[in-house]
Amino acid sequence: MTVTPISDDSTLSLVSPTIPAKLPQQDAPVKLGILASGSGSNFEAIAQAIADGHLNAKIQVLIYNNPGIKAAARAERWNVPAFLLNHRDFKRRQDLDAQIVQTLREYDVEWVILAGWMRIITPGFIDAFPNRIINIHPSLLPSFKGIGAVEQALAAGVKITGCTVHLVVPEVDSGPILIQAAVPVLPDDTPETLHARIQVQEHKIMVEAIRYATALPNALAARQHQVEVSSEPHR
Ligand SMILES: Nc1nc2c(c(=O)[nH]1)N[C@@H](CN(C=O)c1ccc(C(=O)N[C@@H](CCC(=O)O)C(=O)O)cc1)CN2
Ligand SMILES: NCC(=O)N[C@@H]1O[C@H](COP(=O)([O-])[O-])[C@@H](O)[C@H]1O
Repeated sequence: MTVTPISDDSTLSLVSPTIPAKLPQQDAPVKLGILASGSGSNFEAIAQAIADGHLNAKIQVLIYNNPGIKAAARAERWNVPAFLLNHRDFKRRQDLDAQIVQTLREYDVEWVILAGWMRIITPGFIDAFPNRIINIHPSLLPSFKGIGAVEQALAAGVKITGCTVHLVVPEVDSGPILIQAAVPVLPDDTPETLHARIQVQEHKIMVEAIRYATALPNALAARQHQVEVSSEPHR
């Protein structure tokens, strides 16, 4: 599974070499804020990876928008602070997003993970966390963007689909791709059986993507430092 690194400058561009297998280990765990609208199995995969020592991170807060969803129960089990911000209570999308950003700031979040967040977020939200918002999508983007991606794949009759983790930009499901996994479509698949097979891969690439993406700025900074040190005149 190849993870293509991204540059850390303002104009995001994918650089070709695969990220080295061994990245500089961050000292402090990276602080994650997770947004969910449903079951929360990707939230759980992240929490489990942290607990198993496979991800140097800490989930600071979970924000969810639908009352009573399973993601909230999972957060409680993992002792993660969880807040319901119901989009139906806000007149404007921007107002919901402003409340989300305020909550994320209060919990000192560094990276935002859209783990089945079923709302389009505004440019103001994205600007608050530039190149620091990650989304997981149940198709091989750019195929089958938007909601109902699994149903779209079945309707299209594709034999291979999968899942994608990407950085979030204002245009939906169009940001730089961090990692993908392919999944076969079987003749008797239903949306449920296919989605379940996709989610097995989602839980793997979600963690991989966070591990590499959050390490990249440090790795790039370390490389920059190396370049600066090596270019200093010899005394
Ligand atoms: N600005 C962006 N916002 C979001 C992105 C993104 O790439 N850019 N990714 C999505 C996640 N997503 C697919 O992966 C997605 C989620 C929801 C929708 C959508 O049309 N939502 C509707 C409401 C649908 C509903 O409530 O059932 C809406 O927001 O009006 C499209 C794509 C997360 N946000
Ligand atoms: N367009 C966004 C979208 O469809 N996202 C999908 O929602 C599910 C959330 O599952 P989870 O709540 O069990 O993590 C995941 O399959 C994710 O790819």
